[in-house]
Amino acid sequence: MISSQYAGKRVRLSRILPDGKSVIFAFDHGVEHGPGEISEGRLDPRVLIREVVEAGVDAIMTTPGIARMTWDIWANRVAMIIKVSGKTSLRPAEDQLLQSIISSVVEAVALGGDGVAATVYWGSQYEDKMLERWTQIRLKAEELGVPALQLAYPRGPHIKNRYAVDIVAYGARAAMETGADLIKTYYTGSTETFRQVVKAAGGVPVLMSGGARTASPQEFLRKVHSVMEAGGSGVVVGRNVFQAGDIRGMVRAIRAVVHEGADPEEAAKLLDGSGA
Ligand SMILES: O=P(O)(O)OC[C@H]1O[C@](O)(COP(=O)(O)O)[C@@H](O)[C@@H]1O
Repeated sequence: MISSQYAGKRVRLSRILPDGKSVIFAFDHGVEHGPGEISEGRLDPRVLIREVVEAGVDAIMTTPGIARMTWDIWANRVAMIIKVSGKTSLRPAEDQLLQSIISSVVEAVALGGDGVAATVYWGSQYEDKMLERWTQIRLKAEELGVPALQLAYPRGPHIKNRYAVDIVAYGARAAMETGADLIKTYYTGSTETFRQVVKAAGGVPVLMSGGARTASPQEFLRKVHSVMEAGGSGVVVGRNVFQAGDIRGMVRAIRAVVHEGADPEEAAKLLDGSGA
């Protein structure tokens, strides 16, 4: 007989990846990068969360403060993943390769959450401490039937190119072997190389981390399409949505690529043109 924890995890994963794929809105930037990255009209979390929920994201990955402030908007409409680690860019540069614990699996469940997320900077001089924190979170999540998404971000003094396929594949493999139920990592620049990352993850769903806003929405949609072609399970995207001119159109276009296999040019027709 399967355990309650196993069943619970499957229930929650089915909400995050309804068809095995997902468009997850990432919004923990206020901590990671500061409010300056968010345009004034979008600083009110209730305004932005309402927009992306109504536009049709499958899930949101955000901080406990924002999840609490917007519960009535996302409840019973999209899956909620609580980011339980974080760091600010106010720290001295060398200390920015460590993330602190800002929430817990218990709080994520109390909030009505479907998952937890935490970062591991593979290769950082703090890798050991980050792994300890990841493992505590992951084991508690296991106990409570909550999927754990690892932001597998290779980043450290010996890592020359964090986007190189061997580095990204290493981080994805390490994420799988340290018990991640979902992996979010960098795009490696091509379908062929990202396919190697997906293979390295050994069957654990791999989602692309959006990254800085691209020069055009079409460029971002091409990246998403490449990730899906490579066997990826979707995207976890922040800036390319909340910095877009047409947020709703951008979410619809990303959904078309992820869930319907639309090609980027077709999907771009869903934008209202203000995305410049
Ligand atoms: O890679 P960086 O610059 O540290 O950015 C971290 C940010 O990227 C994310 O992982 C994904 O968001 P983006 O799509 O904006 O890159 C966020 O969760 C996080 O705040």
